[in-house]
Amino acid sequence: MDARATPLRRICKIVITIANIFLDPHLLSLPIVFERFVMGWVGAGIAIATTAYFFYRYPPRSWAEPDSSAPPEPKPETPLAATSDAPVQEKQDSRAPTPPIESTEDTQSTPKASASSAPPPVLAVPELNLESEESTSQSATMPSIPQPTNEPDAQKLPEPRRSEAQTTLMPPPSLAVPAKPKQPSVPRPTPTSSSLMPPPSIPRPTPQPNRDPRLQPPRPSGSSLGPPPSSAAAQRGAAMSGVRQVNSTLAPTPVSLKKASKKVALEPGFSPLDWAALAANPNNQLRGKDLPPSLLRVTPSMLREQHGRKGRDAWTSYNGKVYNISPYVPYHPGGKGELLRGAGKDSGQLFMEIHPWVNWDGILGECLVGILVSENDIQTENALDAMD
Ligand code: HEM
Repeated sequence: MDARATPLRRICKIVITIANIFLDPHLLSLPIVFERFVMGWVGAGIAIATTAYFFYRYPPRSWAEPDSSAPPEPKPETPLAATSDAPVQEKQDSRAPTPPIESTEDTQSTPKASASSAPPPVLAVPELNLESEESTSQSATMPSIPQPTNEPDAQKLPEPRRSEAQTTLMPPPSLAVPAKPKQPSVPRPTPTSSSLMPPPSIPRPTPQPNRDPRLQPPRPSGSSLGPPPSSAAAQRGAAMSGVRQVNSTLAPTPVSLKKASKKVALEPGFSPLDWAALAANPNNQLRGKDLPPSLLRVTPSMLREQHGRKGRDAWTSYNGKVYNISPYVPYHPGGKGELLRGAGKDSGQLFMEIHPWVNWDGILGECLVGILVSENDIQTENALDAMD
């Protein structure tokens, strides 16, 4: 009776309180009071409902299990259903072990734990295919982490399981292999996965063999690596007019810049040796016929009359001396026409332009006619002769 009276008293008190609230003369604003009343009870109801739901989802029976001596290592073994033991299966039945798995994972690697400790609702969304690597690595490496447990069995079991996981459950080290999504998370390299699966090598630029300067083709002209031009080559190049200067040593160097030879084919018996033999005989009268044995005084006007035409010998002057070149015409290597260009006048300039190395006096010594004198010298001589 006393136990039943207590609730009735409470109900009566509540009713009286509500009545007082509504009938309170000080509370003139009834809507405000009603609103406070309703909101207060609504809040209390929500709190009660939340508490009840919490106890329903996580009954006190499950609270005592983590405190037991059962090691947390078998919890990550839940995905490995084939190799899990009996206690592991018991924990796999309950939903509570899921959070502890994440907690143990936090102790492994800080970067992976931050992302893998996603709330349970997120775990149910399979979206990505690449997290298989992470999930398998977690399941395979979780047991290898030393746990603060005193049970020796718990430390012995993870080693063979890890090997099994590596041999049987580890996918090939390829990110493109699709796997069953268990924990959708951003795939990223973890310390354990990096040790088991080497990351793909980063493509690096391979050295190009052509970049080797030793294999490069020779540089163009003017390269500093080439041998310096010799002084002789420099002098030759300076002396040669009209030659294109080439710095490359591989280019053919011009030996000489002789013009096209203008030599002519001499008739048989008119070789230089034949001329030497002819000149050696003083009886040949190479100076000309009907000339006195002494040297003549030849004036320019006299020289001009010996032009080599109309039956006259060709005379030419050189260094103040006059020579009869008519006997030498068939022996001249440059031909008749070239030699007769100097007939009747001084040939010194032409001779020096073409072949300054030729010994004029040595060839035409027997052809010497006289000396070149001016016209005044002849007049003076004639005047002196008249006085005598
Ligand atoms: C107007 C005067 C003369 C002219 C225009 C003339 C012109 C030439 C020419 C064009 C050649 C050919 C050069 C060559 O292509 O190799 C030549 C060669 C020659 N001339 Fe004359 N010449 C003249 C006077 C003389 C005289 C007076 C002598 C003799 C003292 C002489 C002796 C020679 C000799 C020996 C060669 C051959 C040179 C050699 O083998 O390289 N020339 N001459």
